[in-house]
Amino acid sequence: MSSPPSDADEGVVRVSDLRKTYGETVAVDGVSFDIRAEEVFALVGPNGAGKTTTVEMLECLRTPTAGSATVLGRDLRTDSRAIKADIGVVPQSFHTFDRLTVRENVALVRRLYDEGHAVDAILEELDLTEWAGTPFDSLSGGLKRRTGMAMALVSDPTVLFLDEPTTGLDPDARRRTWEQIEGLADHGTTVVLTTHYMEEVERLADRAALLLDGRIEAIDTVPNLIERYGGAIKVVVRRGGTDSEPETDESVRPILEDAATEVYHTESGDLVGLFEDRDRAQETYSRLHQEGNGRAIDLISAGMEDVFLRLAGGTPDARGDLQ
Ligand SMILES: Nc1ncnc2c1ncn2[C@@H]1O[C@H](COP(=O)(O)OP(=O)(O)OP(=O)(O)O)[C@@H](O)[C@H]1O
Repeated sequence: MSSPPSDADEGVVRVSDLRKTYGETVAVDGVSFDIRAEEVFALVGPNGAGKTTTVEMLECLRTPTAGSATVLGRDLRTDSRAIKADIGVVPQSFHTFDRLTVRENVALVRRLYDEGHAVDAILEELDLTEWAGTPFDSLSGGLKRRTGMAMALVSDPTVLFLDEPTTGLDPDARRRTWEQIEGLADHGTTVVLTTHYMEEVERLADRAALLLDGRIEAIDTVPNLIERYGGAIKVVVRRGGTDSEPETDESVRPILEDAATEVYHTESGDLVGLFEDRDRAQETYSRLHQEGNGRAIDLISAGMEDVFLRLAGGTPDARGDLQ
């Protein structure tokens, strides 16, 4: 691997007014952003927003219609060979030899590179050692995805692109994938992630960009996005009693009314206080716990789902369709 030009430190990926059209369709409509060294950067947006087209241009798989970008200081248009040598890519569906084993598939990729990890070391790092001799086509979905990750990581890439890494995985496999991505980030790999799971963004991403109709609607650190667009924090006093005999305990209402910016009852009888200020919400929550007669009380923070809802007008389901 040759050394990248020195300005790479300023932005591992630098994108300036990038556009891609397919005939009449404008898939990416002039996006500009930087991805910093060693961060986990998430690209989110509903189906058709232009995420895949954007990352595929950065992976040198599609040619931009206009604009420019560098990856590790190298120009996308003129230096795609060098870029490809320095990045790892795990697309949603990737090419493997199905009858070859996990180790054989990873070894095949390893041979394409002058430098990289030992095959067995990367299998161990990804907890694949016990599956090393298993043919790829008899693996579970989660193990197939993990093999894809091993194939992308065996060349020791500086930047790793992951396209919806946990779509279709069961909760256990998803959690494991998250731990592996966290491990990569801890070891200095820059990770570029596209995902429909806002929980994944909150857990993994340092910064996120929300793409809508081929344009960046918002880009910032995850806490900043939540603070700016997530809306109010809720303190919810759950309704007591039974369905037939609901109990409305109004004794706690003055406490909420004193502190919250707005108080209302939900249709199911819960009492909700809205807060802009986190400390104030926390104090009120603690006080209600002391004086709430054992009533169940929840503190519900705004999250990336709220950001998505606010900016995109819906929340994405597992396939990215807005609900
Ligand atoms: N090869 C292509 N030819 C024509 N139109 C395309 C092509 N690829 C993508 N598009 C269109 O470009 C737009 C952006 O698609 P893209 O796949 O980049 O979105 P996305 O945000 O990745 O969506 P998803 O979450 O479904 O993957 C869509 O309108 C899509 O139909």
